[in-house]
Amino acid sequence: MESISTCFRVKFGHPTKNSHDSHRIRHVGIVGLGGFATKRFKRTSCVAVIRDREIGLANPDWKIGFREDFERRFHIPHLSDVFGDLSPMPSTFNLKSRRPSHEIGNGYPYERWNGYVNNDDRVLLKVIKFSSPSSAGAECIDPDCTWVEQWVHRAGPREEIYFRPEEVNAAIVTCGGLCPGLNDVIRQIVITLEIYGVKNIVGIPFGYRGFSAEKLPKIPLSRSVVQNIHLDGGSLLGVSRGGPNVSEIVDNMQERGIDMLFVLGGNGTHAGANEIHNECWKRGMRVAVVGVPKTIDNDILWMDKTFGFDTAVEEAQRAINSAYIEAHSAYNGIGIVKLMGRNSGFITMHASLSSGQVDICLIPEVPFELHGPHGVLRHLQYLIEMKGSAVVCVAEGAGQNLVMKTNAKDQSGNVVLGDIGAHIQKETKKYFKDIGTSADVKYIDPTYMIRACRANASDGILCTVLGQNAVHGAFAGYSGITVGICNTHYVYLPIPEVISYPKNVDPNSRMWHRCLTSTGQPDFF
Ligand SMILES: Nc1ncnc2c1ncn2[C@@H]1O[C@H](COP(=O)(O)OP(=O)(O)O)[C@@H](O)[C@H]1O
Ligand SMILES: O=P(O)(O)OC[C@H]1O[C@](O)(COP(=O)(O)O)[C@@H](O)[C@@H]1O
Ligand SMILES: [Mg+2]
Repeated sequence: MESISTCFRVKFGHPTKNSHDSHRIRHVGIVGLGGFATKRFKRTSCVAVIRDREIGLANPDWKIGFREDFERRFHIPHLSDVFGDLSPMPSTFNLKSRRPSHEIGNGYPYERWNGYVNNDDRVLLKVIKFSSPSSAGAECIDPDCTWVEQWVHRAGPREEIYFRPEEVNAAIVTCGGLCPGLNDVIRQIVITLEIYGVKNIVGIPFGYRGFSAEKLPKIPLSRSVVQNIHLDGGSLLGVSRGGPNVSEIVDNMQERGIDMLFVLGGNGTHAGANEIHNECWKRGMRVAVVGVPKTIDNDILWMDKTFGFDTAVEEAQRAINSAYIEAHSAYNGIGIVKLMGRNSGFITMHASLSSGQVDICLIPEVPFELHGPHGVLRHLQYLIEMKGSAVVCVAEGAGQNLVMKTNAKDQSGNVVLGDIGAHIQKETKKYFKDIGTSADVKYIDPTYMIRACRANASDGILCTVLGQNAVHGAFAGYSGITVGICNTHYVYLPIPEVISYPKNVDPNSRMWHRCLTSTGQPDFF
């Protein structure tokens, strides 16, 4: 084991949207650690603090303690943790005897085939060994960047299952905003459930609202109902924000006898799903609650990406290209495109990188000024002078300190943002008027066009695997978990870990650096 030879006092900082100071720290050369995607990573004396977790580095066995803590955190709750009298049965999911489900009946396949995933299989969460905290995007626990393996559970069908398929009442619910691929996931969940032999599958209409006392009619689901739904965007079940509280939801589940619940949604939805899981088990209900992360913003921790994100980036190309054509064809043309991203700039960064037509990319994680010698507007003037046109791509959550706060919240409690795109358009027009240069400024907001569409091929595959794995996880007896792709492998993660904080673009990451290289933009302050 590597020993910690030095215990010095140093503060590691990350640029945050509120902190110009921490940004400056990076620029004067004090290393920033992207430790666990934290916004602020602080190490004082011999204690590393990652978020609210303290690691006593002076203890030579800190690595063992860290691993044990990690294993505890990433343990995935299993029905047998709480219900001691459960006995599993051989899985009805068997690739060698794929007979039509109506033929399976109550007789389980005799043939055991090893197409299953072992409960002890694990996937490495981190795959880079950083040699120094000063490496771009470094995620180190201590100043020596000591290598500590972090394993998470591999997803997939298990040899033993904890539900009798013919007795299962499965439900699917889609919450939050729309996202390309919702129908693909619904479809795969239904198809896979049927392959296990499940007969009773329903869709809950309009997100968690479908569990309210209003009694919106449930939607019966089967292979024939879902066969072609992936050809359309949106959600067959409908979505919503807000809705009943957890206790009402669980009352409703109890009334309907639901014992498998598949919840498709983002951070908020998963917070709800975890509470539902806890409440069900508290009431002694042997229920599996499994999430499938749905966030077009790609802001869920630990995952390579979430479904719908690729499609959104692809759709955004059309808007950026239109902005480019408008700008390029006008005298002193400036095109501004606003893309989704409440708190994270992934769509904007990836869309900018992908298009190669963006001169200025603005995201919530990197503060900027519009005015002043280093502001965005001065750079726009330079671009117009140099090449006669420019394209700005801005995330909706960027520069919120520059716009009027609305103080409004949506029904889920999410802050309603000010329109940074319109603000930049207005300020740009004014700036060029003031300096006596005519500029033709066009603003495009394709927000709902990039999410109200069907999933592209790559998202289609991701949705397929996630949907199938959600069902395998439920049958394996896990609950309070979600499925994800991690370093190209599919995993089960405990919900509290994936929602402990939102994932953001790390301004010290190679991807952001690549974006800056591509746009050629300077720092805007
Ligand atoms: N902290 C929370 N606890 C329980 N339920 C929540 C929480 N936050 C949001 N929800 C519920 O989850 C659903 C979706 O939340 P929302 O924030 O709109 O979308 P997303 O899940 O995509 O983040 C809503 O019905 C909302 O009421
Ligand atoms: O107008 P709506 O339906 O509230 O949706 C807009 C929001 O949806 C988002 O795409 C994220 O929503 P989700 O978390 O539900 O995926 C944000 O980027 C955007 O602010
Ligand atoms: Mg949310």
